[in-house]
Amino acid sequence: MKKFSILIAGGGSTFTPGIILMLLDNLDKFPIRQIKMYDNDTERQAKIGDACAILLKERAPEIEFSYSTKPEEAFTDIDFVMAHIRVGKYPMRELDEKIPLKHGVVGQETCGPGGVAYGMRSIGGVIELIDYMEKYSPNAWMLNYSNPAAIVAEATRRLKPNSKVLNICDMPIGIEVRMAEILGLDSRKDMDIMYYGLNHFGWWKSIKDKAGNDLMPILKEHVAKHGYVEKKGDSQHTDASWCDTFAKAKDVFAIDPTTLPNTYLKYYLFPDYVVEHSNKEYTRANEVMDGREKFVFGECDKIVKNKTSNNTELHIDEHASYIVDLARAIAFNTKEKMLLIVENNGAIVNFDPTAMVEIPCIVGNAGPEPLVIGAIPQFQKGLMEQQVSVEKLTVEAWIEGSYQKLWQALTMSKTVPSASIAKAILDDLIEANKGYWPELK
Ligand SMILES: NC(=O)c1ccc[n+]([C@@H]2O[C@H](COP(=O)([O-])OP(=O)(O)OC[C@H]3O[C@@H](n4cnc5c(N)ncnc54)[C@H](O)[C@@H]3O)[C@@H](O)[C@H]2O)c1
Ligand SMILES: O=P(O)(O)OC[C@H]1O[C@H](O[C@H]2[C@H](O)[C@@H](O)[C@@H](O)O[C@@H]2CO)[C@H](O)[C@@H](O)[C@@H]1O
Ligand SMILES: [Mn+2]
Repeated sequence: MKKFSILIAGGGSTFTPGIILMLLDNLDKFPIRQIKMYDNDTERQAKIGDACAILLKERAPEIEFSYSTKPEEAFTDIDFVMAHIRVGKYPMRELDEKIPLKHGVVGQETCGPGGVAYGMRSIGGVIELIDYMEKYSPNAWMLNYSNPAAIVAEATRRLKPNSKVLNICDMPIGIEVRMAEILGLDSRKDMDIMYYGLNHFGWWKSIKDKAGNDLMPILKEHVAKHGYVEKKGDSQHTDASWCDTFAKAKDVFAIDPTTLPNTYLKYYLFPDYVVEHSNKEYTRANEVMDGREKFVFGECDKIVKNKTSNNTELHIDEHASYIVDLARAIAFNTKEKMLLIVENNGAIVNFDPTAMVEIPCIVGNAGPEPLVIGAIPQFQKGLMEQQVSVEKLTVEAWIEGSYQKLWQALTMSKTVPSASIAKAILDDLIEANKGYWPELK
């Protein structure tokens, strides 16, 4: 079996050790000869890289390992780039969340004004990674997790239409794991699903077991009472904000009981509730900096200090399993059905063919083949038309350097109550993002 060479771009990410552990756990299904890491923050990269070097030497010494901040060194001789960069890192996420909240508007990493601000920073960073990949390893594929995935995907559609880039999100997977637990199934893969929407903005329209039996009624009964809260919790999602998000799905479901919702819809359908329940001084970015970031970097420091990864508490990330499945689908033409963010192109028949939608695709070595969804109901269509316009206007604003279009994007967001509030938020975001955004005229 061929052995692959992987580059993790955004190697200093808190998710990198979890991805490495997942890759090691799957070597029988996805053999690897080389792992490299790339980041533009030398110190952050070295902390994660030095720990992963020890871990790999102990657990898979046959795999060549290196990390670098030099694009040519990092991107040469690569089959798959697994990308998860955060341009501006957590301090900028904190501002994305706190600036809108100051104006009484939802402050969230990927939704509303925070998502638009993050998108304006991410586009350039992700396009730069694609350029490096195409220059130094022109046959490679990029599996891109970098957020906000909806805006990044639209930017890749506009600016890199022929590139081998697949934009992905693991929120539906995380929810499907919960659904499987609610149903008492061993694995989410025991379910056959149909899902449609935009990234962080979608609905399950059908969930069956492998024999074709409808599982929606049992799930709906549970979600109507408890949202996506199930008995068994996981460590990341015991944080207060995540618990609230999974519980709030109950109210989101009530609006359209014919489908099951993505948790992120709470930010668009209950923005007043979200603002009321937000702490303007301590947002999710603070929770992550005090929690996951301290934990991951603390564990990496311990590995380096002890010169061994024995007894480390670093663990496999659930979200990493999806990226391995996707790489396998391309490498071995597995034709697995996977949710990807792809150009609509008629899959949702009554929706903009140029929209980047999140829908099931059959993935093989030629890339994704989107499945036909058919027509979607008026409620979803209306919401999606408004939200996709926010995403498209943001990308146009980035390409054209247009203040006007970014103001329109923020005004269009369902989370923002008026054009004047949109303008006030925009002016604060411009100030905070100097050096990250293109200059707007
Ligand atoms: N799509 C999904 O469902 C999903 C799931 C989880 C995380 N994510 C995304 O993964 C990313 C990483 O998340 P995290 O919380 O671990 O963030 P993090 O801040 O811990 O890591 C991001 C890393 O990217 C690096 N970086 C920033 N700009 C860069 C550039 N231009 N070139 C190279 N490296 C750069 C930073 O130095 C940092 O080390 C974020 O974009 C996050 O939103 C997406
Ligand atoms: O607030 P954070 O940084 O903890 O998480 C934000 C991300 O949340 C989603 O990803 C989850 C995923 O749903 C879950 O299953 C698990 O693997 O953790 C992921 C990271 O928290 C979302 O899909 C991402 O886009 C967000 O960045
Ligand atoms: Mn996501």
